[in-house]
Amino acid sequence: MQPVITCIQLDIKFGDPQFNYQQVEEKIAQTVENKKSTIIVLPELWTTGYDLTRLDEIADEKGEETKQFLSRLAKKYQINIVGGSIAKKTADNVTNTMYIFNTQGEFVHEYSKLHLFKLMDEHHYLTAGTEKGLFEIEGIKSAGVICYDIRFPEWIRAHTTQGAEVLFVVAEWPLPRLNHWRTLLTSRAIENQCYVVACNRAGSDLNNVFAGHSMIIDPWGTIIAEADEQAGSISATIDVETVKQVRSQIPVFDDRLPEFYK
Ligand SMILES: NC(=O)CCC(=O)C(=O)O
Repeated sequence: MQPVITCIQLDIKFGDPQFNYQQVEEKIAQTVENKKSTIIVLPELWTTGYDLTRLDEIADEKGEETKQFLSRLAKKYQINIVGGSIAKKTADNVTNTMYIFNTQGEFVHEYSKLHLFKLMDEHHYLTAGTEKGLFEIEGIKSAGVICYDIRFPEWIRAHTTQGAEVLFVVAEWPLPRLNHWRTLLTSRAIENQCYVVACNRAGSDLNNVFAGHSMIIDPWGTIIAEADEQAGSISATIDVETVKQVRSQIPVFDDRLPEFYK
């Protein structure tokens, strides 16, 4: 069966994890009731928003509460969850971390944002990750990255040259750069000949109005689902055979000449 992917484009309540857990639980329940989704995707920092000055108080200790929450819902509804990202606190630091759970509620992978976004002060409060976001879900080789990461094509390429056929992007991307968001996502899909599933947030906080426009783009660069700026959700069925077809029609991966790219 071909996977149906749903991006839940939330309006996140600033600095209020308990409210946000509850609203995500409700939205996931509604999504499962209304649509036959196999993979649900959430946006970036969905428990706290960008309330970075209060992370000591509101970041999730070792990500435990979020992991239990996502695992419980994944198992209850037998869905895969690409769980956006949350602020994860350890004794040493706070990271912007994505968790993925499968339909049995089992932990699949975690990825911490590599490129911290200075324009939103991340470098003052967060520590960058060090590992790739490669994982497999529904038997599909996938990668997860976080927001500003999409401005680094070499980072995305490092995942697709290792087999990723679907790129999940979770974000809190502001409205003034909506055209960058749409263009960068479409470019990443075309140049990597992969699906791009991008879940942004809606609404605003004290400093930003966010763009929404979550998108699902096929490996030819065609946008197959796109939200507007409001909170809501989008869904699309994907077929990884299309990745193989596009890659054989224009064999970009075979034609690369990495020895010249240094
Ligand atoms: N949360 C983010 O990483 C935002 C990135 C962004 O807005 C950009 O323009 O890049």
